[in-house]
Amino acid sequence: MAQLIDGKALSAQVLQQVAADVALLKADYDILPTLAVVLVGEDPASQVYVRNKMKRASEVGIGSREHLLDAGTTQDELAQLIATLNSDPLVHGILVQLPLPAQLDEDSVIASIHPDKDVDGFHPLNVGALAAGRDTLVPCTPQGCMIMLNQVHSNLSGKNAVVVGRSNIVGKPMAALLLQANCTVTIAHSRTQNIESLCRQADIVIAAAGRMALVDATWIKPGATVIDVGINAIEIDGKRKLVGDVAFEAVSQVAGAISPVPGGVGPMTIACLLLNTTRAVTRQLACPLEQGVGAMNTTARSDRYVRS
Ligand SMILES: NC(=O)C1=CN([C@@H]2O[C@H](COP(=O)(O)OP(=O)(O)OC[C@H]3O[C@@H](n4cnc5c(N)ncnc54)[C@H](OP(=O)(O)O)[C@@H]3O)[C@@H](O)[C@H]2O)C=CC1
Ligand SMILES: Nc1nc(=O)c2c([nH]1)NC[C@@H]1CN(c3ccc(C(=O)N[C@@H](CCC(=O)O)C(=O)O)cc3)C=[N+]21
Ligand SMILES: [Mg+2]
Repeated sequence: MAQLIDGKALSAQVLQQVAADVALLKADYDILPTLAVVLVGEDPASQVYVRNKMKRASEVGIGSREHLLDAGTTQDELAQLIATLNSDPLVHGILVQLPLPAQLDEDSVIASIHPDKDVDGFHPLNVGALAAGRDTLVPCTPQGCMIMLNQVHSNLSGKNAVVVGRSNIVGKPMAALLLQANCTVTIAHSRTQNIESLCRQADIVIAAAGRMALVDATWIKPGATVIDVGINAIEIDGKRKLVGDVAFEAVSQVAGAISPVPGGVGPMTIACLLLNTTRAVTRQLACPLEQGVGAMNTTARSDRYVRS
């Protein structure tokens, strides 16, 4: 039987560290790290996630602000709110819950967030910095997966890793982090041929496709580590239930280590979001004090990313 990678327990450890950092920032700088969460529309799943994030934030002493906008919000209205949050020195992190309603252009919304407040790590400057292997704000879900992998492997160097999924928010940044850890990385997606035999060669499989039971026991090399990012809502006997992308029971018989859903990557994602919020504060403390972060536009600090 595979070792269980308990994201709930591991996230509690990360959150303890975040709470200690929050206390230090309070004691040494009189700063209350604060996260602004923007939710457009009334998607019930998104409402649950946002509520969870705020709850965890308050538990570690991070301040939070909730901006609930009407489903019909225009691009200009959202841009106005983000501009206000960018220049508010009491707001250190900004998260715009995705997906956005169809009338809104996600790329331009993401690009309008100040890169040093971009706790999702989705801004093009942060994406580029990650791709170039520089220190930056890193997307929460892949960061959480790396912490989980480090629990199992003292050294990831030389491991064969397959990432199933190539989205900008999970698959691609996941591959970048694995590469940075010296894994040999393959990214698989819906057009990949022989995906099953490809995965069977992997020491590490990250499942992030959003397809229930996609990864079966026949996909997994005995002893491999399997991280399940997928969140799929199903109904069993009229009850809502969450399952991942991995056939958990069957794969547990073959894998060396496996993360469950729920209680796996999800709680780690939230912990890393709050970790990023404290990191955002320290990035902003490095700003010229006479100006403060509020005086800067979103490209003013690109020197950090351009110079080595
Ligand atoms: N636990 C957490 O914290 C988080 C969980 N999630 C969950 O992770 C999953 C992935 O999210 P996200 O990346 O945003 O999803 P997307 O839908 O944006 O991307 C899914 C990716 O999986 C690929 N894919 C789809 N079907 C298959 C298949 N049959 N075989 C191989 N590849 C396939 C797609 O390929 P192609 O590009 O060719 O279409 C695509 O690259 C979802 O279930 C989501 O809910 C997401 C974020 C955080
Ligand atoms: N800008 C942005 N950033 C995100 O990070 C982001 C987003 N938009 N949109 C949606 C996805 C999804 N996501 C999850 C976070 C936590 C859980 C989580 O905590 N899941 C619990 C279960 C929660 C429940 O019971 O519903 C678990 O897996 O144990 C799941 C999914 C973050 N996302
Ligand atoms: Mg859209």
